[in-house]
Amino acid sequence: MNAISSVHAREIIDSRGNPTVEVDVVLADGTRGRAAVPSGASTGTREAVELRDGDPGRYHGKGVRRAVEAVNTEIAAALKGHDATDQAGADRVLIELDGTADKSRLGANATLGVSLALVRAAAGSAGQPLYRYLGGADATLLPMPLMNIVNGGAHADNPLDFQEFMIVPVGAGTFAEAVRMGSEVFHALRGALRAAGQNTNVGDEGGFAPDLRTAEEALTFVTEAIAATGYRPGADVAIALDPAASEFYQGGRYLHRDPGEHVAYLAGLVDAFPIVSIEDGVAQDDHAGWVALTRAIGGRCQLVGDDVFCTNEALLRQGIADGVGNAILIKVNQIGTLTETLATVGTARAAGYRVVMSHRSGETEDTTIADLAVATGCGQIKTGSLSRSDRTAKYNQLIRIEEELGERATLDPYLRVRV
Ligand SMILES: C=C(OP(=O)(O)O)C(=O)O
Ligand SMILES: [Mg+2]
Repeated sequence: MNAISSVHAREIIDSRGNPTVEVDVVLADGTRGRAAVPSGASTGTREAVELRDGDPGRYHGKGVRRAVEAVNTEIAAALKGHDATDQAGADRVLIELDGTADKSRLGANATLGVSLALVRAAAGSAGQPLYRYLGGADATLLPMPLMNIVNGGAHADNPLDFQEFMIVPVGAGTFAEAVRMGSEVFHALRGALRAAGQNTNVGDEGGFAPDLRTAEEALTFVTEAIAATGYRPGADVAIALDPAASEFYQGGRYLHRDPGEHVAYLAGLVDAFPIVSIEDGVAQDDHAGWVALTRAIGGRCQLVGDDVFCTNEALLRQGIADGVGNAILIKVNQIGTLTETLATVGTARAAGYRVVMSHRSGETEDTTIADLAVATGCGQIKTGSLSRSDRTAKYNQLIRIEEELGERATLDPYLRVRV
């Protein structure tokens, strides 16, 4: 047995300049696994709890020393000697040690850092890349990337209500080609914004954050950038949205629209633009809106639940039973352990729901989600724009994985065939 010999956490800094947890797990054979924890801005209300110190004298209250301390004392003591290949057992120890339903005692940032560092150590000790250690020899499907090139909402200081406007290079034959196509459109968009007198500053996920007022304006810029690059909007490069509608849903209304009007508005956007996927088109608490949206356009558009499911298997099961959406966004820190994440992915696939592996708006150089996307064969990933190293780290890792898989690698065709 290759036992865990030490677990150690530290406070590091993320892409927004906020502190986050990084964990090192060292095994008896000397192998080290390391993982850093991401952090959201537009968080779902039912996410596992990210423990912050609340001490205004450090990092404006955002320090994570308490979570670090939990790893270095209680968690380290509980896991020392545990078999490194027993990921499910180790994650159970974390869940039981925390003892709450939402990981609020030790912090999901503490448990996730340990859980992912452990699997990295175990893969390293087995002499395998993470995607193969977890996914086996059949893990050869590369995810179609959903690349966020215009930022709004909680991720940028501009007037756009919708949070993310993404491009999907559905015409690409390989992942590397998808990245090239995305990069070309990203640069064409920069040129078009500049030519229109717009600023080309970027938001939290590295997409442009121009002073546009409406989703239609942003969608027009993106569609024209696709065409200006020489691609056919829809057939070569399609569009995906994450309005993150929970952020602008108040008093039962979506700004100036009631839920019925809002659903009709989204359906109209799908008619007018080459949109193949909408995430959180309606708010997490608008159950009737979710069902109405799914009935209205679920047959012709992927509808991804983020805030409404929070990577939580129980919330997903309820949503499946109720007809909420047809796909789920997977964010490892929304639930706080690898084992629970994989269980949610399994439940989604068994129900025929599509799965999109996702970063958070606050990220680090950690690339674990790239490997998880291939390991699970989930088929899609969203990990930001074609700039900023916290985002490109994941794209670049997927390029490496594709190269390593060689002839056996394929790029998920699901969104391609929908066009
Ligand atoms: C990535 C997202 O943003 P955040 O991490 O802020 O929740 C999202 O909403 O899908
Ligand atoms: Mg979202």
